Amino acid sequence: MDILRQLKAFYWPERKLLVASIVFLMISTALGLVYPNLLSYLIEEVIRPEKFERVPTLALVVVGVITVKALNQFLHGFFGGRLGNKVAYRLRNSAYSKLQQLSFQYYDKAKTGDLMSRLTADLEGIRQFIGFGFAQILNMVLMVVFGGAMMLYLNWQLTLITLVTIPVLAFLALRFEKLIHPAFREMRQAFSNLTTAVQENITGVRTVKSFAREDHEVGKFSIRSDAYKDNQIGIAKIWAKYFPVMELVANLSAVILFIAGGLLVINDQLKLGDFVAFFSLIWYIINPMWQLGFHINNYTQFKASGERILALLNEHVHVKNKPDAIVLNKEQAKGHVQFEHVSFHYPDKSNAVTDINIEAPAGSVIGFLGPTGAGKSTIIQLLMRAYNVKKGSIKVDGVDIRDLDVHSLRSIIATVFQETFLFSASIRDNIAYGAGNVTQEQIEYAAKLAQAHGFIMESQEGYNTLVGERGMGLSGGQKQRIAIARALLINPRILILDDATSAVDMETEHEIQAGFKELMKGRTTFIIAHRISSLRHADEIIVLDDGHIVQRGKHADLIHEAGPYRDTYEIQYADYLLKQKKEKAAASNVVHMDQKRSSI
Ligand SMILES: Nc1ncnc2c1ncn2[C@@H]1O[C@H](COP(=O)(O)OP(=O)(O)OP(=O)(O)O)[C@@H](O)[C@H]1O
Repeated sequence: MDILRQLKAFYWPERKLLVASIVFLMISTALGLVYPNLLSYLIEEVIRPEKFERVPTLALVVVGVITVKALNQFLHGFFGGRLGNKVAYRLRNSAYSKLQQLSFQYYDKAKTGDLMSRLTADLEGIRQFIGFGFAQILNMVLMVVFGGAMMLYLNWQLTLITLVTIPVLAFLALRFEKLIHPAFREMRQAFSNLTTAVQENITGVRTVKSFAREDHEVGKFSIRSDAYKDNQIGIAKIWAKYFPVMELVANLSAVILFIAGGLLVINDQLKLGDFVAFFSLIWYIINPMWQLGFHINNYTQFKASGERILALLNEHVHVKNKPDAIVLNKEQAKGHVQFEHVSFHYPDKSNAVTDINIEAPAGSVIGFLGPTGAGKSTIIQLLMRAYNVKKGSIKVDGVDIRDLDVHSLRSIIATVFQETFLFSASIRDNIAYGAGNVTQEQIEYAAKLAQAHGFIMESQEGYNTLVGERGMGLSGGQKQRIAIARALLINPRILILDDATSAVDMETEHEIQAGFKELMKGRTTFIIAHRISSLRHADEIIVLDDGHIVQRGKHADLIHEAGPYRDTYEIQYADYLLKQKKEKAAASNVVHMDQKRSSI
């Protein structure tokens, strides 16, 4: 019931449909009660007094009742169906919106397959129950109440004797529910584990094949598939154990009625017509009881699904706006960035960055260099408020980013990530993704600056070329260039390039950078790169190691300072330095010879 209460916001707006569905079901159930009475009438008023001329009228009444009952059943189905689908629609949209709000921290641990199964199988469980299951349980109660009342009216002693097995049935039904609920919860989990395995396998199919790990993957899937199968078998076992027993106990009522009612008729204490009516009415009690297991099953499935959907809907959003959050105006924002004593650690980990201080005036270029895991990406993720800073503060145009509207902050930042994600859409749509309404000229301009126009035009469909899922069909460098064009198109105040040119060759990188120079004008740019060539023009280069700033300054100064920057420079420019050394030596040789000659 708690789940129903928590889901109220989703079905309450559709209460008219809910009421209509229940009312039509009630009418249909009530009409069902006419049959036993017609039977009793047929025996007592038609057959016994041999007034057979009443048969056609009676038959017409039966046809009439059946028609009205069928109509009511149709209306119940119609409104129930609409109700279930509307509720599922609301839930699906809310769950999807929630997925958009959830922060990076949630996605660090989330499993795609699990989320998919919540949005599909679990929603289906809820749709079925809200649309039909709930009304059917209510109908079950109504059948018992209506049928029981009529039986009590006809003969209360016989009713009590007949229904003596009902407490046993109720006891069995409750035990059944106790066992089946956890089994269903496990089954849902097992199912989502299964979908996760399928999803991960399809996503990583290239890695699987290149390492020839197909058998391993099949094994991994088999374990999960086995768990799901065992779970289903477990459920079937509980079902097989309890269902026949419940059916047996339910049918015992009919046996008792047969004996007790028969004796009463023989002793003239009960009219034959009422005895026959009783036989029909008893199913008003037995049927719901014997279906109790099915309805409990339905309800427990709904409960398990509801719990999983509600868990998603109630998931904590780590990064959200303060009530009085300041909205940054994209046109007026300058892009002045300050990091003041910023320290941060991921959950259950030691510090990823410690005491970071950066002053990036609007329009400046800041470069980051450092070994893998040094904290470069963390710094820029903190700037876009992917995570909340735990210690210190980050300011944009003098305002702490925790006081800014998250959406407006991110709208002035464009990031080209290390791993490029392209949607399965046309190249044009991928480039225009962050920008909304843009012209073809603007798209082409951005693509030209990102050195993407050339290869795009080489493909048959040009900008209309469809890109496969995650950008399949394009090389790593081509994907990066599309991502760069996408970032440039939104005309950001702050541009972040996280190893954005790692997949392109040196020559293309050089050309892209020539384009960047033009574009960096007036924007604050953060460049993370492993190549000195990408950083050498930065206003300040920050060298990180293990989350700490170990060196900072301009390229020209850093190469004269002993430290990791010069070490990296010497490795990357070894050929160039060697050549320079040789040239120097040759030059000094020439000077030496000249001096010798002049002294002679
Ligand atoms: N989402 C995350 N959850 C937990 N720990 C993380 C997460 N992202 C990074 N880390 C950890 O934080 C530290 C800094 O990682 P970060 O990605 O910032 O390094 P990086 O310098 O960008 O490395 P690379 O050059 O390989 O991209 C590492 O120890 C890493 O394991």
